[in-house]
Amino acid sequence: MEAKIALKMQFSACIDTDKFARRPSVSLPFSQKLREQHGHPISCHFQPRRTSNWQKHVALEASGSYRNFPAPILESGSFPPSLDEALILKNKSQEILPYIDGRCVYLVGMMGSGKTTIGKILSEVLGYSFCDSDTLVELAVKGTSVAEIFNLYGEGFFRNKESETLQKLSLTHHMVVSTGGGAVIRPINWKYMAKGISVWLDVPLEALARRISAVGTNSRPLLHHDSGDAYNRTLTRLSNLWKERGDAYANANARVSLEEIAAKLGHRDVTNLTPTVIAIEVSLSLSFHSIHTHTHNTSSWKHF
Ligand SMILES: Nc1ncnc2c1ncn2[C@@H]1O[C@H](COP(=O)(O)OP(=O)(O)OP(=O)(O)O)[C@@H](O)[C@H]1O
Ligand SMILES: O=C(O)C1=C[C@@H](O)[C@@H](O)[C@H](O)C1
Repeated sequence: MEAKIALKMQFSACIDTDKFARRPSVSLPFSQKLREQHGHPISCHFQPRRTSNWQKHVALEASGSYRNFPAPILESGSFPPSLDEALILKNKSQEILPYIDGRCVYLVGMMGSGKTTIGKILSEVLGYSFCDSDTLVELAVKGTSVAEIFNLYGEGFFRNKESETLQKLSLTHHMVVSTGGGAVIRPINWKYMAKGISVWLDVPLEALARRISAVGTNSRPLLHHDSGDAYNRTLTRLSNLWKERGDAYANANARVSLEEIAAKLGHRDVTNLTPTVIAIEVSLSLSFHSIHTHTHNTSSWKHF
């Protein structure tokens, strides 16, 4: 019982309470230093678990599923209007809720693959909370940024904190988790993530390098460089990381390949895929996984 309470307190930053449910999102204060490292205001977002009136309205209005989406739109290579994307996503997410049955969704993928961006969208439509495991590690080290943790204590220390964080998250439920890009390298982390459903966002390295070099590498210590051609240097480092850990991502329960989505939509590359379209594919992969495995985890969160 005491352990349960302690855990609950530690993760009150992630688990919704009625207080959070009444507000669209809550942000934790962070040190100025942490903000500077990230180059933008950072926060841990808590999404209300209850559906809003808008969501209820959309859920009622949505009539078709992604599978049933009119073929000409998918085949034309042009995106449907974003309202349609939102409706499809909402509809699909409502369909999959009974299958995922409260289990956490872990997004894995290389740095910059969109785990945070897609994770926030997905958590909102599912009525789940959103958590970024890097942010939780930062909080566990008194608000020290990931870059500073690497600098001060080394990567091994960071990896231990990351595993501890995933272990704690494995005891929670109704959460979409954006994992650290390197979480896949430790087998023990897969054991923790196995309590939920893991989805690999598979994004071509060139697209990752474009995204990351556009925002800078300050907050990503394994990619950081002080000078030179940002795109090429980032691509080289990403390629080296990929050689070391590319295979590990395939341990995920499901894979969402941006190249495959682009091909399905008739796009030449992945640049124009909106986060909502990718979130729809993640939802489809979740339902596919749940329906085909019939694995309903009853031993973890239900006893929490
Ligand atoms: N579908 C997309 N199209 C274009 N840019 C995107 C897309 N998804 C995410 N991005 C951009 O790519 C960058 C990285 O995205 P995000 O932070 O979501 O990735 P991440 O996987 O959480 O990264 P990290 O593991 O390094 O924290 C951000 O600048 C984001 O705006
Ligand atoms: O790919 C990685 O190894 C990392 C990714 C980031 O999310 C952080 O977890 C950290 O910068 C290490």
